[in-house]
Amino acid sequence: YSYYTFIYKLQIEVSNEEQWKEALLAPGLLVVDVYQRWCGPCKAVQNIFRKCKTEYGDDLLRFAVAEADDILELSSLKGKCLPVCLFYSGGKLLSIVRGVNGPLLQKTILELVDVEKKKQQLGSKYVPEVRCLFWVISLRSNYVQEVDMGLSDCSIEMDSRQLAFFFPTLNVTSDTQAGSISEIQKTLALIRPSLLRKRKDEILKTIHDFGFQIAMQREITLTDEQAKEFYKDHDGTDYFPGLINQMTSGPLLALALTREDAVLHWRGLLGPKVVDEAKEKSPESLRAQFAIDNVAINQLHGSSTPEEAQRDLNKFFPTEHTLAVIKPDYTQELRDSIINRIKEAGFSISQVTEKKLTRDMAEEFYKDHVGKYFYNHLVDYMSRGPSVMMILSKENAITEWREMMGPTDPEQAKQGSPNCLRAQFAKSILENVVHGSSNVQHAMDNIMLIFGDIPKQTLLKKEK
Ligand SMILES: Nc1ncnc2c1ncn2[C@@H]1O[C@H](COP(=O)(O)OP(=O)(O)OP(=O)(O)O)[C@@H](O)[C@H]1O
Repeated sequence: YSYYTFIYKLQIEVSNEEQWKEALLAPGLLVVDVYQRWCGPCKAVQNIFRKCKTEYGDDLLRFAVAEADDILELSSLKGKCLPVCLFYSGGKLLSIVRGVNGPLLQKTILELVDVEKKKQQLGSKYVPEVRCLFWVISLRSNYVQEVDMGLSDCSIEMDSRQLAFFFPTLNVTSDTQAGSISEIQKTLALIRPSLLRKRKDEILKTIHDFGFQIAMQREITLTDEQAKEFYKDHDGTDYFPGLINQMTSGPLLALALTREDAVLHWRGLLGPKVVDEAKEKSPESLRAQFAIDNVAINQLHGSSTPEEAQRDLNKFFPTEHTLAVIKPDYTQELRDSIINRIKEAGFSISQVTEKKLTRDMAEEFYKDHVGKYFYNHLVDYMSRGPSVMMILSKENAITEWREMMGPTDPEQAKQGSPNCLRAQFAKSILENVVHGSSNVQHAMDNIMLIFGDIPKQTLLKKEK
C-alpha cells in the first residue's frame, strides 16, 4: 500500500492546480501519467519513460504523475484504471495514449520531442505539422484502439481529443503489461454492523466516489452459525471470537460491487487487515478511515479472488426465481424482443411455456384484486388468449424483473423509466404487456399454479 506515498525521481508529482499550471507552462514536452488512487502510478509506463529519457532525453522532455481526482482538467478521467498518458506542450494537449502500449508511447514521445527540437531551432519560423490520433471504436468487441493517421487537420485532432475526454467511461481496453484486458467484475463487500450503524451514508458515498456501482445490496443479520460458516477458515485464530461477535452484533450490509477489476480495486482500497497496521502504514485506506473506536476488528470485507467473489456472492445473493408472463395478444415479434431483452439482462429462463389461462386460473392468479373495479376486465384479459409463462432465474430476479417491466401504468412508466417494457409496449394500465411476481411467496405460489411442483433440482439444472 505504500504506492500511495511513492515519490518518483523520473516524474514530478503534480497534486494541486498550482503545480499543474506550473508543469504545463514549463518549456518542452510534458508527458503526464494520469493515475487513480487505488491503482497508483503505472510502473510499466515508468519503465518505458525511463528508456525514452535515456535514449532521447534532454531538457525538452519532462514527465509527471497526477492523480485524476486532484486536477480539475483531469476529472473526466476519474475511475479509469487503465494508464492514460497525456502529452502537452506550451499548455496545449497534443496527444493521448491509453494503456501500456510501449511502441506507441515511444513513437509518440520521439515524434513530439523532435517537434520541440525543431521549435527551439527555428523559433518563430517553425510551422507545425499536425498529426492526428483517431479512435477506432468497435462496439461489438468494446475495443478501442488508437491509430495515428498522420493527417493535417486540426478539427479532426480536436474530435479525437474530445472523444477521449467526453467518453472516458467507454469500456476502453488496450494493451496492458501482461497483455490481459481489464474487465467489469463483481465482488462482494461487507460493511460490518458497527460501521453500518454509525457511518452508512459516508461509506456508501465513498464506494460510489471510487467508481463502483452497487449492483445488489442486502441488509442481513447473521446468526452465529452463518458467521462461523462464512469465516470457517479463520476458526482457531485469536481474533475469531471477536470477528464472529462483530459480524453478528446487528444487521450488516452485503454489497455486490461492480467496476473494472472490482476484486483487486476493492481489496486495494481496503488496506491492511489489522486496524492498527492500517492506521500506521496506510492511513488513507478504508479500513483505517472507517475504523470504529475501541473495536479491534476492521469494519470492511472484500473477496480476495474472482472465484472467491463468486462463492461469496452466491452466499449473500442466492439465485432467486420469479414468474414472468407476457400477457395475451402479443405478436411473435414482441415475444421475441422481450425474450431477447430478458436474456441480455442476464436472466436464465429456467422454464417456458405458452398457455391460455382458464377463467378459474386467471381469478386465482389475481385473487388479491378481487373486488377492485378493474378485476373482471383483468380476468377477461388474462383468459382471452395464450400467455408466455416463464420462470426467470438470477440473483435478485424478483426485483430486477419488476424493474425491467416498470410501473403498472405505462403513462407513469414513460415519464419515469422510458426504457422499461411497459413504457415501450403497454397499451394501457390494464393491458400492460407483462407480469412479474411481487415477492418470494407470490413467486412460489404462482410458479406452482402454472408449472406445478417443480423440484428445485430441475430449476438448478436448467440454470446451468
Ligand atoms: N387502476 C387500474 N386500472 C386498470 N387495470 C389495473 C389497474 N391497476 C392494476 N391493473 C391491472 O391489474 C394488474 C395487477 O395489478 P398490480 O397492482 O398487481 O400491478 P403490477 O404488480 O404492476 O402488475 P402485475 O401483477 O400484472 O405484475 C396490472 O398489471 C394491470 O393489468
